Amino acid sequence: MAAVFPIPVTVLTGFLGAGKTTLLNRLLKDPALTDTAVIINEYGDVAIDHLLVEQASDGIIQLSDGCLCCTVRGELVDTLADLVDRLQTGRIATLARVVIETTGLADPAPVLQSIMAHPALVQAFRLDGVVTLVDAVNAEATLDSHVEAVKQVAMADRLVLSKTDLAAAGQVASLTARLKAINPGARLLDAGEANATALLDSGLYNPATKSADVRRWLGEAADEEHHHHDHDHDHHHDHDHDHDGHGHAHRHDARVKTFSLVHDGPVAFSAIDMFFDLLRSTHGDKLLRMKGVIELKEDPTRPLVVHGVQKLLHPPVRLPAWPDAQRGTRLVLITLDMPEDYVRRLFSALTDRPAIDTPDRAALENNPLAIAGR
Ligand SMILES: Nc1nc2c(ncn2[C@@H]2O[C@H](COP(=O)(O)OP(=O)(O)OP(=O)(O)O)[C@@H](O)[C@H]2O)c(=O)[nH]1
Repeated sequence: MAAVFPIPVTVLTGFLGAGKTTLLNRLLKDPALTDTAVIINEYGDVAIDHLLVEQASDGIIQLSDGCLCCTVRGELVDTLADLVDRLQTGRIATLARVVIETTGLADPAPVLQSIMAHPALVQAFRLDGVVTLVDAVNAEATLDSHVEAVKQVAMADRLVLSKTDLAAAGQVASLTARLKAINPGARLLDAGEANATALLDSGLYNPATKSADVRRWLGEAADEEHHHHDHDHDHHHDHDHDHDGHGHAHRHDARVKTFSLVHDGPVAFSAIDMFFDLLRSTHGDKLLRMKGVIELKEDPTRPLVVHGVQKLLHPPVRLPAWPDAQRGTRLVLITLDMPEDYVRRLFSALTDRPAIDTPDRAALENNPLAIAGR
């Protein structure tokens, strides 16, 4: 067995669309991350993330729909235990490191708790550190409204500021001050300097050196181990579980809802463009995160990848080819108070599958507000 135990585990977190996958893709090209297993926690019922992580080896493990911080926690423990088993039985030759990318809505406390407190796992793994991506454009608003984002910052060993290229200098300065107030101990880096040397081997994760809140959150997460809850594998993965009604901090906002839109077959660019335009003009403030893969009529062999983060729609990117056999258009939306029905009808109308009583695309182009629900 070539692995040296305990194997370091890096938890990569950060709010929706902060740039976790972008950073991970860059890190994975670094020789320091040879023999790394990547565990990705996907949200939504349509898997997209694993398509977007470029890795030559087959070291990517996908955890199924659900949030790592609550329902998928058991699966994380099983996955880590299975890695050890595969090493011991020679099914994998070596394992130098594990990177866990959490969903943007994940509360990192239960994830860390799973690794640090599990009696079998502590022998095999050690938490190397928590790397939290912070989106310089959206972070102030996100920190104001989402406690998970504050926890992600508070628990970090390394804070990586992304999208400083899109933010005003003043914005970066005030955000930096805020981050330092939440977590004075973390090293703050710009995404440009965030390489393997700067991010990895930050030393044993030590809750004692974190702020008092972090210790409290980890304590709460340990408490929650005792009241484990069920997950309904519903297609609408609503983040609406208030686990116990006792006012625990570990609870996703009931208004946050994840859903996906799927269209088989190619879609015209103009239709997709109009869908995004209308969605942003009618409900842009309710869109926390959108990402998707689109099969374009104009060029069906090269999928178009789109990312929206709150009001920011990043320039779409073309992949050189489809990563697997699946074609078509898949969009995952994470929303806050968004009328799902309206979005579905808009999408159907623009992809030429008008529902009964819904205007078709030609009618919408004349009167985009014709769909009820805005
Ligand atoms: N301009 C700019 N764009 C960035 C930067 N980092 C990430 N992006 C873009 O932001 C979008 C979201 O990036 P991802 O890496 O997918 O973000 P994520 O945190 O993995 O997203 P979720 O998994 O949905 O939470 C993509 O369009 C990226 O190209 C950056 O530093 N500058």
